[in-house]
Amino acid sequence: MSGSDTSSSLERLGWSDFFAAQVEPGEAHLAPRRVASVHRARLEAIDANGPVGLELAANANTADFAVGDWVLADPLTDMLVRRLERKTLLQRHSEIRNGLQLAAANVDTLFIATSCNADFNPARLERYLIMAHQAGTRPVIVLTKADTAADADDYRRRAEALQRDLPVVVLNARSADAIETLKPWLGAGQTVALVGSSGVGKSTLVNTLAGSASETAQKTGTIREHDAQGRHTTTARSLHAIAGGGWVIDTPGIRTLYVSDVTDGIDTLFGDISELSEQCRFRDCTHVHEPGCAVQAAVASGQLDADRLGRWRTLIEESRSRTPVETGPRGNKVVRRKKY
Ligand SMILES: Nc1nc2c(ncn2[C@@H]2O[C@H](COP(=O)(O)OP(=O)(O)OP(=O)(O)O)[C@@H](O)[C@H]2O)c(=O)[nH]1
Ligand SMILES: [Zn+2]
Repeated sequence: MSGSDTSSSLERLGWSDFFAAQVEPGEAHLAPRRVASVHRARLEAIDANGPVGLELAANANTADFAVGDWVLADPLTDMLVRRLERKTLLQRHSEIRNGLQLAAANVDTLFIATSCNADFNPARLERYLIMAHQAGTRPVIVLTKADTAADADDYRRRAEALQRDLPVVVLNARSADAIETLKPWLGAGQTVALVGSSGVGKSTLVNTLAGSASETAQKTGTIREHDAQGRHTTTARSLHAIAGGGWVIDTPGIRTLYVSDVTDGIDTLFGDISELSEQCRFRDCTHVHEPGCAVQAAVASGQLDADRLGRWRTLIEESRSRTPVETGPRGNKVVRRKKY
């Protein structure tokens, strides 16, 4: 295969100049591969031709890798040489590894799914939006079950009010029309991931996007293996091809994610409040009781929704209190204090 053929097929996998620029001259003989699933003791990968082996060094820890990662491997031995720097990284909280677990890497767009019914919850959507900003991915609100709602446009308006210039789409996850609606984010080489509560239609949407061919692939990708305790565990490949050339990452690990220490994401989401607070008289204004508070003035004039300010405050406080927790010498929790 000629060099240019290789790179164009790699681009269909999400490879870009960002990754190519990281390959050192001495690494030209190595093969870029993308991590398709992460298991306790091994990784699965794909390259332009499909599934491909990936051998790990004895001291490697699979928890250091995320679905979507790009790695360089020796094409003769399949040995993983190194991981390339990530463009974006979604992490989730866990009890182990200092409370953070890698969920998905190099995701361009995060589809935040909720349905046009009682699942719709601005506070929860704000958390997902913060997570997207924090990870460096572009969020899109995907309102499912439009076919069952009396007034789907009302949900659309409420979602659009969450953040300036926020893309919001309304669809029926079971209809092939959803592919057309989501097309702007599903181009060749684009990677999307889905988050949202149980039952909002994430699996349905993945199946619609991936089509029946890949549904079979998902089933056949399911494998049984022994974990460290010798138990059988069932795992599935997590990176699925979408008609049109994009990729969707669907792993249980990223379906629900939590917020902590996410000040930058909060500032992006609540850009209106951040801007207003620059006009407050006091630089450290808490927008509760201070004179000359531009944020309170905006609430009083009806320019800013008081509920929105309340949700902002809850998130700021939660972000502050959930700064990384370390375990002390006797197993007691030690809280590392961080700014904000
Ligand atoms: N009418 C209608 N039904 C939908 C739509 N999206 C999903 N459903 C149905 O809602 C139910 C739940 O959908 P799932 O795709 O399993 O939801 P999920 O988000 O994957 O749920 P978890 O796997 O628990 O996270 C299924 O019966 C779907 O057929 C939609 O847009 N319209
Ligand atoms: Zn203020």
